[in-house]
Parts: sequence; C-alpha cells; structure tokens
Amino acid sequence: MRPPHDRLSSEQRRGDPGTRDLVLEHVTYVNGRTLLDDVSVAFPAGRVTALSGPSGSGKTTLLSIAGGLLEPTSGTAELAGREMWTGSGDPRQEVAFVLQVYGLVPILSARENVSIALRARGTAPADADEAAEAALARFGIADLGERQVEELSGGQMQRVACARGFVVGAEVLLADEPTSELDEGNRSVVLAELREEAARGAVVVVATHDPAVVEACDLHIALDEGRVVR
Ligand SMILES: Nc1ncnc2c1ncn2[C@@H]1O[C@H](COP(=O)(O)OP(=O)(O)OP(=O)(O)O)[C@@H](O)[C@H]1O
Repeated sequence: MRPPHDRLSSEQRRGDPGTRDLVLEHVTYVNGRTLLDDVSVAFPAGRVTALSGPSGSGKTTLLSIAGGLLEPTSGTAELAGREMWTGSGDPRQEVAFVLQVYGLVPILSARENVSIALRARGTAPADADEAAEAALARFGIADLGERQVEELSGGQMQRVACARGFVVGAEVLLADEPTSELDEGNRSVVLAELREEAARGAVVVVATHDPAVVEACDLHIALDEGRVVR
C-alpha cells in the first residue's frame, strides 16, 4: 500500500483536468470545535482508498466534504480542478454515496429506491428500472426487488444502499461503512464490486473500521482526531 499524500504532486496541486483524482488541500472544518484539521489527501482515480480511524475521528465529515455535501471552513476539495462544494449542499452529478444511515425511502420497494437514483439523473423510468434490477443482482438481492425497504433486514438494506450508490456509474463513489452490517460472504461481494468501480476508472473511497476491508484496498489513509496520521 502506498503512503498517504501529504505531499501532493504538482499536477494534483494544480487540479490538472487530466488527472481526474479527487484532491483535498488543507481542509479544515470547524463546527463548534475543529473536526478536521488541515487535511491534505489525494484520492486517485482507478484505486480503492480505505479511510480508517476511530469512531468520531472525522471520516464521515471528510467524505461529506469530499463529495460536496459540506463546505470546508478553509481549504479545498476538487475533482479535476472543479470545486466539489457548489454552494447548495447538493452533490455534483459525478458523485455517488453509500451512506452509513442508508438514506433509503422506507415505503418504496428496493428496486424503486435504486431506480430513483438514475431517474434523478434523467434516465427514462423503464431503463432505470432495468438497471436497478441488474444493480440489485450485483449484490445478490435480485429476489428482493419488489419488497418494501422497511421490511428488510439491516444487512439487506445496506446492500440496497450499495446498489443505489453503484448503479449510477459515478466518477466518484464515496462509501461510508458499506459493509458494517454484512456477513463475510456479502462483505467480499461488496469489496469485489468496489474494485470493479475502480477498474472502470472511478475514484473509490471507503470509510471503514474493518481491518479486512482496509487490507483489501489499494491505499490507506488513517484519521485520528481530525488529522491524517498515515
Ligand atoms: N453536524 C455536526 N456538528 C457538530 N459536531 C459534529 C457534527 N457531525 C459530527 N460531529 C462530530 O464530529 C466528530 C467527527 O464525526 P464523524 O461522523 O466525521 O466521525 P467518524 O470518524 O465518521 O465516526 P464513526 O466511525 O463513528 O462514524 C465527532 O466527534 C462528531 O460528534
């Protein structure tokens, strides 16, 4: 595994449009207290980067800034030279999330929850539904497509959330503890799918507590108390 990028290449510093890496420079985030403190990291396209650290170390906050949900107090998060923060808190179209709290609509079916991610990006409903079914199949839950999400187990919901994040083929995929509810077999499936996303050229970042997930990633960045420690 390569070391963290506390010294960025000159291309990354410039946010060269050719690199398509996601680059955070000197990001500090203060909300009552300092939750991130001068974080500079590069998440390369085509690689799966693990983001580890104790509970409360700032992983979710960092992913939120990296994906444009939160505005850094100072510093920048950029993809190919374009700021991730657009001023609204809505992520760019290039970004997809798999969130820790899933963010699914409980009364909709699993298929609908996945399909709406594509419909929101302008895909025709029939095409979105078809792609949603294929995405559910990637996570071994094709048979759950018609089930309301509120009837599913925690692990099944997490796999629906993965399907929804993965289905859009985003340039940047940010996954917050995507395997926390999963057994070993399903964890392996999610890890293989994360690798597939990186193989097609996406920036893939996985916040995790799980050493087995860290081990399976190409790169590893660790946070402690809002600072990069490796
Ligand atoms: N909106 C907020 N306002 C103030 N403090 C917050 C806010 N969100 C998170 N925090 C605090 O920021 C710190 C970092 O939280 P964050 O969720 O980023 O950590 P984490 O590493 O993802 O933790 P976990 O592994 O438990 O999910 C924590 O101390 C948390 O209590």
